[in-house]
Amino acid sequence: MINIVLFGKPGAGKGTQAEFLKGKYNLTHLSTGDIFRFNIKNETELGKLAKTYMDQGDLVPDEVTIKMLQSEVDNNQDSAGFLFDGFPRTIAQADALDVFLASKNEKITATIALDADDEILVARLLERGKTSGRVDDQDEDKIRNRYQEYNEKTAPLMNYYSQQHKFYSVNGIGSIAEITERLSAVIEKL
Ligand SMILES: Nc1ncnc2c1ncn2[C@@H]1O[C@H](COP(=O)(O)OP(=O)(O)O)[C@@H](O)[C@H]1O
Repeated sequence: MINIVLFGKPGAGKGTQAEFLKGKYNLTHLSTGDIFRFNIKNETELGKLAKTYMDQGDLVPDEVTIKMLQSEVDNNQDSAGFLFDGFPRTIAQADALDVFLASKNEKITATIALDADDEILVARLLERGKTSGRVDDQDEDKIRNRYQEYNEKTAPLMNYYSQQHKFYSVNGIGSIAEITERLSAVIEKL
């Protein structure tokens, strides 16, 4: 099994690249952001709870997110591997994921970051906000808050996975196809 964490700041292109990689490597794509948005759309209890955090650009509490992710993995028992997109986003989530995968005799194979400059990404998100309907993409203060959440809570994961010798990074600026190639080059050497 191959389990990859796609890592990067909001707007770095994780979801876009995951769409290509999942077909190419036969992986199950699990995007916590997409799962939360699906629940919000369907007005589930989980969706109502997540919305209060997401609309402000805050992270949803670890407890809630970890439980949800575990049940998604369990619902895809026959998968050849997972592409985690937007998870883990905190050290507590990364620890929980390691323990959970170990309980299934599995582990994270690699974490690959899409690297890009904040100012380019903020502009991208504001552009996406015009068409995506995402509340958290439409207001620059909320976008900045997501970067602050990223810097405080998610950035430490680079060190976490580097210490496990599992951290790779590719340049996230370029055409979609170029970036898929860069990611594929890392995956094929694993
Ligand atoms: N692993 C997670 N832990 C906590 N909150 C999360 C997680 N994944 C997604 N969310 C919530 O969903 C929002 C949108 O996530 P996502 O779609 O991955 O967007 P982006 O990375 O572009 O900000 C986040 O700002 C956060 O509120």
